[in-house]
Amino acid sequence: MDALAREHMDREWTPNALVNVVPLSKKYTFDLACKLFLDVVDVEDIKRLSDPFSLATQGMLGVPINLPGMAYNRAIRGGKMIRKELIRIINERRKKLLEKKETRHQDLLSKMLLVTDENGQFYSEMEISNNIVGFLVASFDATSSAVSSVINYLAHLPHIYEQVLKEQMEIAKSKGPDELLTWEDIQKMKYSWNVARESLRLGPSSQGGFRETTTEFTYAGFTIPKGWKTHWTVHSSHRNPEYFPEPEKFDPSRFDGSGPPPYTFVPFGGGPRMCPGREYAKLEILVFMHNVVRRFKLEKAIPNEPVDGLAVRLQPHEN
Ligand code: HEM
Repeated sequence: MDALAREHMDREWTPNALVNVVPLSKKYTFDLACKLFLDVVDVEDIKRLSDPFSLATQGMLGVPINLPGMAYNRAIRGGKMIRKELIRIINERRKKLLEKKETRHQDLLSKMLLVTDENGQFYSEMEISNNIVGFLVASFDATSSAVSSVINYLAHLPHIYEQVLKEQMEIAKSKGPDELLTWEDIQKMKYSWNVARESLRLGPSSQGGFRETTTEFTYAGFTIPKGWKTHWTVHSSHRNPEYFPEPEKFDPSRFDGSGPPPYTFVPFGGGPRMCPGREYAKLEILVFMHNVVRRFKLEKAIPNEPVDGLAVRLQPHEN
């Protein structure tokens, strides 16, 4: 992950430039997913997936009218193009694995091609591609939005940025310039992770979700019958002063020690359907923070700009 983040920074984050963080975060997130899910790294190969993927995601929640010119129609076309490209990659990889020409792969696709179900059968290319698309959809927007939200707060709050910089420089100085981050280094990023969590508290990627009640219960004087669909929202607990005093204040120390009580900080949901990608997301966010702050001081071009585009000037450190 660190190697890819470094490459991405070298390519896309030009010193002294004014960059739009949101599209860059999306690119970082998508490139990383292509590498780790599929071991696809070639720029043209990634583009063959990212172009139709953005068509699909833009129209996924559009008005479901399948007529030319409508976002929904483009999303369906995008979905078919991704599927075609994924099946091509899957077949090619399967052939190489069978011929034992490729043994080095550590990506999700190669693992899925080698495992069998409870009947000893390998998964079909359709099952594998469905899973990969599912992971791409579930991870892409949520992670890129989290990364952008963190950068937004770092650029907006210099005293927080300085603390993160201090922690990350201590880690950087303990290593050679070409040495990549290790798991132990990630464990040392306690303050940075508190900052990321506080960013996710105030600017969560997901607004909540749905649950079906498995038993009747009473809440705030209302009886909710068994079998009803309920909607849980992230904001209602993340901004509840009972659990987060002065909820509008950006305060990473809320996460010191054992942090907020269970089920009050829920950017990744909770219970048995809690996000399975949360550790991956944590790693991705921390590696990104490390690579950004150790290279640049961040200055927002438009002080109160919402996170939509996020124009930030990248000032390289003096030494
Ligand atoms: C900061 C990044 C992310 C956030 C904020 C996030 C948030 C969430 C939330 C709120 C849910 C619903 C949980 C619930 O209903 O209790 C969810 C589900 C899910 N997420 Fe994430 N997610 C992130 C990254 C990822 C990544 C990187 C992956 C995959 C590598 C992923 C895969 C999934 C999947 C497959 C589900 C469905 C789980 C199920 O229904 O059993 N997510 N995520």
